[in-house]
Amino acid sequence: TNMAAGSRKCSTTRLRYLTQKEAIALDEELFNEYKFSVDQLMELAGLSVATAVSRTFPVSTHPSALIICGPGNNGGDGLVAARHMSLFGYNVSIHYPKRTPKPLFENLLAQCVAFGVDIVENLPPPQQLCDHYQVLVDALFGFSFKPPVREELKPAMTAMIEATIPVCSVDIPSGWHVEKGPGIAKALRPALLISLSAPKMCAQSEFILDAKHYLGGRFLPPGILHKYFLRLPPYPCEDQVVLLSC
Ligand SMILES: NC(=O)C1=CN([C@@H]2O[C@H](COP(=O)(O)OP(=O)(O)OC[C@H]3O[C@@H](n4cnc5c(N)ncnc54)[C@H](OP(=O)(O)O)[C@@H]3O)[C@@H](O)[C@H]2O)[C@H](O)CC1
Ligand SMILES: [K+]
Repeated sequence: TNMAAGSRKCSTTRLRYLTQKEAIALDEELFNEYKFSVDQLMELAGLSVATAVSRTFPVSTHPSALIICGPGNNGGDGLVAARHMSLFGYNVSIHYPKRTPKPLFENLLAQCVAFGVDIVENLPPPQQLCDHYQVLVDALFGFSFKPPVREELKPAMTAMIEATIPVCSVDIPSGWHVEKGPGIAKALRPALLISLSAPKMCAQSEFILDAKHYLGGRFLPPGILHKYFLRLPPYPCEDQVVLLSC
């Protein structure tokens, strides 16, 4: 039987972690060589995020979720996750301070609205935010982030850092250097990280040693696994996520 698949044992030591350059190159290859569309991959990425969040912070104990969405594809993953979490029964709100005027993002937002997702224009103060929600999803920045956070998105970043409810980071803990991890003393400390397609170097940081770490984005073709020497654990059965560490 496949022991690794269902096992909750930590298996991070044998993983290979991607640099920022590799993550960007791998992404481009999926679109250019393997003919995926961004919509396809984003849907699977967002579904993985919703699945990992729901396994770690179930709707029964964490009924209200706030998803912070950034301007890039990481934010798009957040919009997709919002729709799926709403289908899973969560009361979902999104904060989307810098909207991208592209059909993909406009459509994802329209779908969120149609599914009853609440749009929060102005974030409440930390105490009020933590009284109202039980879990936060960080979809502000992904693997294209270059520190430091620019002024316009600092309020969203600060709200997540100051929150006392658990934060679930999509692909990269926002504000972290993709390779070096948390550069600043008061950095985000997520309780859950969902690495998409393959973990990036910052996922080795001691800052998240006690966090749950899932791998999601089950869409890599064998050619990519081979080319990037990825030794990813097998996904159990038809699952969209696999636990890397607990
Ligand atoms: N292959 C996969 O696994 C897939 C992953 N997906 C997800 O996509 C993100 C990467 O998305 P990308 O659009 O390349 O970039 P980001 O979402 O990380 O962010 C880019 C936007 O953020 C702005 N930015 C960058 N640095 C800063 C900063 N210091 N302060 C403020 N804003 C910043 C940037 O603005 P620019 O003006 O610099 O362009 C962008 O607007 C990956 O992590 C996954 O989550 C896909 O969904 C599917 C394939
Ligand atoms: K993120």
